[in-house]
Amino acid sequence: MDNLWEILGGVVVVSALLFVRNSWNSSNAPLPPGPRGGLPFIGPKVNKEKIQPWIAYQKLADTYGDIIYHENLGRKVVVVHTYKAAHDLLSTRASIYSNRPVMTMARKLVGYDHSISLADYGPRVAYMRKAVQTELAPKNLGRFRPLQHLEVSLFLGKLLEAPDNFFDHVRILIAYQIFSIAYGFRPKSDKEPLLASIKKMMEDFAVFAKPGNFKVDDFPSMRYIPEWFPGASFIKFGREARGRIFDVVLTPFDIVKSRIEKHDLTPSVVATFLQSRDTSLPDTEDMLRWAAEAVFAAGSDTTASAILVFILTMAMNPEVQDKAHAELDAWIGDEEFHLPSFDEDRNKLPYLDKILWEVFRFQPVIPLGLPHCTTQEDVYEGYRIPKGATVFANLWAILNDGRIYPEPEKFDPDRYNRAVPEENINMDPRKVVFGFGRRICVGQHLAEASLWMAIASVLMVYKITPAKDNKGVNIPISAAFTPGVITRSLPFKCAFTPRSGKALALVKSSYADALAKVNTEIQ
Ligand code: HEM
Repeated sequence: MDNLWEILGGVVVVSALLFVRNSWNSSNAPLPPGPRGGLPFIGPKVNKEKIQPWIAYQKLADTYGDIIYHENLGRKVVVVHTYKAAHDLLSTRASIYSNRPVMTMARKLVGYDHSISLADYGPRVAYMRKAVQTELAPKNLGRFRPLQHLEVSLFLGKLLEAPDNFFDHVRILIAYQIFSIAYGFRPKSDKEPLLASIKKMMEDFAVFAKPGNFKVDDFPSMRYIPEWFPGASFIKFGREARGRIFDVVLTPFDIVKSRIEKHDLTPSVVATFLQSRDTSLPDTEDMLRWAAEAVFAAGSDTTASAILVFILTMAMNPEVQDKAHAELDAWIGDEEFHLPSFDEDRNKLPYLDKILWEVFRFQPVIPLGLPHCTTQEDVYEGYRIPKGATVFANLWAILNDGRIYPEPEKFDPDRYNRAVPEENINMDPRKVVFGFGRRICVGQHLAEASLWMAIASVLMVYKITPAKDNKGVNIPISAAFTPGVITRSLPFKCAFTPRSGKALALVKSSYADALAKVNTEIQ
């Protein structure tokens, strides 16, 4: 009996010590340094100069250090600027750092609480993520190669027909590719109402996801205000946007369902979802509808934006293009002149891979990543990270950190040449550009495949140069980007010139074949 009391006494003392240690840690550790008060680049009304938040945060990090803290209308925000901190917090301590911040407008009013990207981490998100990751694992992507080649052939043809509209061609290339991968059928034309709903949904998303756009994000109980109440137009806006997003989630999914009932077995992410779903679980159909929506919603603007970074950097770096052309000519040569194939040619074209990595690094398309949110208080490197804090990893800052990537402003695929890379020097940017931990991008292999196919095919047949003015002088191009959550190159002009007679013939013949195929399928 005495022993029992001794043991219990010991447990109490140890628990008390642990409690004291933890509470000392939590209440006494200082917050990370940072500006106190509002920031001029947060919120649409104050960000008039369209400052890019990732660059503004980097400037603050130059003053305060790599981990900074600030508050914005009561929201606690932590931004980390090193690979180590991003990895330690978001990956190693993923059990604490994997929720998304409260975003009442987007999540509650519009309905993104059902989606993968903005919902808190839990069994529902884990299920949807696994469904998409399995479908888009490298070994399952081969079945989509023919449709990716089809869209790329159409894209090359349109670049020949109307080169000035290349921004649009890029958008359509990826929208059609990803839509067909998700649902197994191709939209009939750009005018299809479903495509218009999707486009509007993406535009809405950019508005909802931007911090500071809606008061209801700072005062969540405002969501209960009736729609007729003066100043409550945001409720109507939310309701209409909700209608659009539910339309996108329901309509194409139902089309695939009815096709499968008619034994149409065209491969698609949704078709496999439906054929292999675990019917013993409740709500699987709803989860799979939203998982399919995530493929389209998270995959199209991001990949399209990365292709524009590729075009921009090629127009600015002719010597990089020369090397890529030499590699393609040496491997594919004149006799077997063809558009490079992902499966047959990719591993023979290492310089193209380095261009792809450098595109990811030079301008990451989600420069601040998506925000994570803590579920409990934490202490890191002596700093207190509060419960409920919004945590950003500044991906742009990591990928443009001169300590990791010497001369980061230079677009230099040769930086990855070292056979055995020194630890973390010029490390593979794919370790950063897709985010971290339990919320890491679920579409990274698809993104990489789509981007590689665009890069390889365009370089095979075209030389990209700055456009010329009417006096024949190059119109200057600079790398300038929009400040949104998903950034995009500002408009620039360039020319796409077929590299040879053979290249021109290849563009024309593959375009004609692709058009014939598309027209037959539509009839
Ligand atoms: C260049 C192309 C792409 C880039 C650079 C990119 C990057 C990212 C990043 C940085 C995140 C946030 C990760 C985090 O929270 O730590 C993310 C999330 C996500 N990405 Fe991608 N992405 C790309 C393409 C795609 C594609 C093609 C898909 C199609 C399936 C996709 C689906 C998603 C989804 C569903 C999420 C949310 C994951 C979650 O919240 O759990 N992405 N992506």
